[in-house]
Amino acid sequence: MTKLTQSTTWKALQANTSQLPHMRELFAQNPQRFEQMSVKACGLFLDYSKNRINDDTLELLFSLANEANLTDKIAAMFNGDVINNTEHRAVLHTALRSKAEQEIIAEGANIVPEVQQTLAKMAGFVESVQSGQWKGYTGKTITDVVSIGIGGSFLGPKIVSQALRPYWHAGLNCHFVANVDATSICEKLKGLNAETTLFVMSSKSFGTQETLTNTLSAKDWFLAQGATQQDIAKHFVAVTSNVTKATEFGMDANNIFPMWDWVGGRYSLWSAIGLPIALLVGMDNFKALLDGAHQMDEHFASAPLAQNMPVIMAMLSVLYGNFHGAQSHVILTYDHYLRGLPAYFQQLDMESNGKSVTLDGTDVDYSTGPVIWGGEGTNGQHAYHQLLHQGTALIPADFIMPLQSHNPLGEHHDQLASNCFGQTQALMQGRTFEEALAELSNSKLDEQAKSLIAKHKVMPGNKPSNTLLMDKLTPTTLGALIALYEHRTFVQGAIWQINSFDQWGVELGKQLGNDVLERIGAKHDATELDASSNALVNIYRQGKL
Ligand SMILES: O=P(O)(O)OC[C@H]1O[C@H](O)[C@H](O)[C@@H](O)[C@@H]1O
Repeated sequence: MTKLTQSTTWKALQANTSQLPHMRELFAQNPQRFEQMSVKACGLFLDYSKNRINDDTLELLFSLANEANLTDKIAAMFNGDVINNTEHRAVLHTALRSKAEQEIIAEGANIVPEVQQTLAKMAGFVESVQSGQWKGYTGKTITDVVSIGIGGSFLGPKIVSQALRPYWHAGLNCHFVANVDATSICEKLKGLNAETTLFVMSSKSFGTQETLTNTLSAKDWFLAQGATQQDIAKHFVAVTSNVTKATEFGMDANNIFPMWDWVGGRYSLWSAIGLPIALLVGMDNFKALLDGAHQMDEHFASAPLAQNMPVIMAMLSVLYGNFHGAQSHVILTYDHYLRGLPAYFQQLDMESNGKSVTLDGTDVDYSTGPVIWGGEGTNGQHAYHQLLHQGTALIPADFIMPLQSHNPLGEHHDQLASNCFGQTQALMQGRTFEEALAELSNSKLDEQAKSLIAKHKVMPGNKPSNTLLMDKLTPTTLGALIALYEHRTFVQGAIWQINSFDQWGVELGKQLGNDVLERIGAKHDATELDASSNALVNIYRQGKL
């Protein structure tokens, strides 16, 4: 048993959660529930009143946070302490959105000047590409950017670019290549003109197989279109913390944008890894994104726990995972521009908190990170929401919606909003057997049939949800929103005492993949692996079944 599950607070939470009445009842008991259980910060508004909580639950959750020394842990992260204890690294993505006058020390030096220099280098580059000053090898301006990277060096830039579509610079398009499946790069290159295409290769380590392979294929394609080796500098730039490897690979030293070991891949969109975003939306908008995140950092570092948005959201997730047996959490974005956000939060949270031992190596005896999934509303309402309403699993939901649309058109947005709010209401209230029966009062069915149908129409309700609103989806509100989820992930990791910043499981996949690749390329059939893997490799080597 760990100390956490043995603690008085843990046991008190178990008792509290087993005694709470249905949320309908909680709302009826307290007319102030919405006012008391909502919070505003950094342009975001969170209504968390539709959760299985009362004042005691909240108090106990914040006690749990205090007992985990959360405030100290937050300070340690912002301070640059080496909190990633298995890779011996500080965790300072917050420094990427700090103010120029701040001083943040990592490995004995103030890192803010380097961050500012990189932003200035990005600004110069973005300006020159957007203005058309940067010319391709035949003197034409750049029209297409192909961003090559994977994991953290892909999803952040892609999802943020997609979310900020209304802010794109006219005349520039961006295509993202991640998968090593040749179809990905081949399909993207179809229709592109080498003379007007710029490749941004993003790899923190400069050692990721997919990214190196895709970049080499991009270079081959570029040269096959009639360009020469000398032309590469005008069409290939790299973002990496391994400048030496990038130069050895043939990248022009002037075209390398640095990043650092103290930025984790899945937290890196704020660094030069965000270059594709900046190219599309311009540097002012990129800085507004950083500013939104910075505002959330300040809120997270200074607001009392009970008014601290990331802390509240994290503790609610701890509540469902550890006290209600929830194994997944769904993110529902009621905004087409935010359709990719669930996948981004999935990477952020599952790569961070998919862990089973505490920082000191003890096996946990409680659930850690849940499965994060989701999609775009209202589409999901016609599919998986059925399971949210009437399935056997408890799946807490986050509904995210801007109040104003970038595309105001007729009644569309009113309908979108009414669906969003209507879903949270239905999840919370449910429908009793009596209500279902009453709805059938005018039906011609006999009593027995009515009763059967009513039974199928019962929805238990009491299903938790958060509603997150913002005035409009802007670079600033988006920055705050993403930072909110980053910190939510951090807080959960702090409660569970796990390292949210390493990813050894993913590393193993890379290593085994390389071993198998050697067997595939060997002169003889594979015999060294397990029976299944040997057989699969050998079938593959034959190229047919
Ligand atoms: O940026 P790179 O070094 O190419 O790494 C790309 C990705 O590789 C792995 O999958 C890591 O687990 C990710 O966190 C990282 O973002």
